[in-house]
Amino acid sequence: MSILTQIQKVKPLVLNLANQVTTQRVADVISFLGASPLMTKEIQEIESLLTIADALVVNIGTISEADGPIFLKACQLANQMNKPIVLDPVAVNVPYRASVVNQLLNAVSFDIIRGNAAEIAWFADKKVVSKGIDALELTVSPENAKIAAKRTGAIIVQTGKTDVVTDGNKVLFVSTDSPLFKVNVGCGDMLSATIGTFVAVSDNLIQSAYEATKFFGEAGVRATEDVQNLPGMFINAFLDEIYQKAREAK
Ligand SMILES: Nc1ncnc2c1ncn2[C@@H]1O[C@H](COP(=O)(O)OP(=O)(O)OP(=O)(O)O)[C@@H](O)[C@H]1O
Ligand SMILES: Cc1ncsc1CCO
Ligand SMILES: [Mg+2]
Repeated sequence: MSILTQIQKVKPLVLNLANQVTTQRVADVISFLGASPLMTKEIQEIESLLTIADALVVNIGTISEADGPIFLKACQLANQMNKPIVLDPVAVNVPYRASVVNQLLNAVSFDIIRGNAAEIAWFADKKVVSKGIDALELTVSPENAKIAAKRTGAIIVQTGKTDVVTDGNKVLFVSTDSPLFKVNVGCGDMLSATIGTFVAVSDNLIQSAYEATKFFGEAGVRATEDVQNLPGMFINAFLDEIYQKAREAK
């Protein structure tokens, strides 16, 4: 049975420590895949929610001081409970974010880290040009992703025009040729949540990360054709493609 069919059957609960910009888009993509999203930022309920969750997605996009202890507690509990964690290290090159992520890396293990080329370069201790949430480098090399995977022990999904999925040894590529991904802020957040949904029903980390990334990219390319390259309608067309494609899966 494919991972997508498994998602429809199990309807996993995907718990999100989401950012405040793209929360609805992230909830939508999880729901359209056939799973169940839940968003929280309340430390008092993390344990009970993780008990019933099948995966945790941590997105540091709109981090505040109160978030550090929540992220730490959620990730420690998820590790103890054997629930997979996907980290989206939005703008981790900014010093405050870097310090919080360093604390997390010292205390917990992430199963999958999904970021753009500049964010993944940070995990490899390399500098890549970035501006806020965006990577500005166009060439895509798998080297930083491989180093980041070896250093963190996580599967790395490095996104850009070509996505790279690696465990540090094996390297898989996904080509996503649509400019509308970049215009629509939050496609990276949506991809991280999609990966969280796939890994919620599959123990094979690299396979679920790769299949999620490929599925997401293909749906985006089809949606771009549906809306004739115009960005305003893109997210709706994209979510519809995801909904339909998820249900066509065998
Ligand atoms: N230049 C590009 N051409 C085509 N697709 C791209 C390009 N850059 C990114 N993508 C696609 O957009 C999606 C999100 O990746 P991106 O690298 O933009 O994440 P991000 O920077 O974290 O985005 P955000 O922070 O807005 O959520 C991925 O599916 C990726 O393949
Ligand atoms: C624009 C923006 N700012 C913080 S998070 C976010 C959404 C993309 O990750
Ligand atoms: Mg991002």
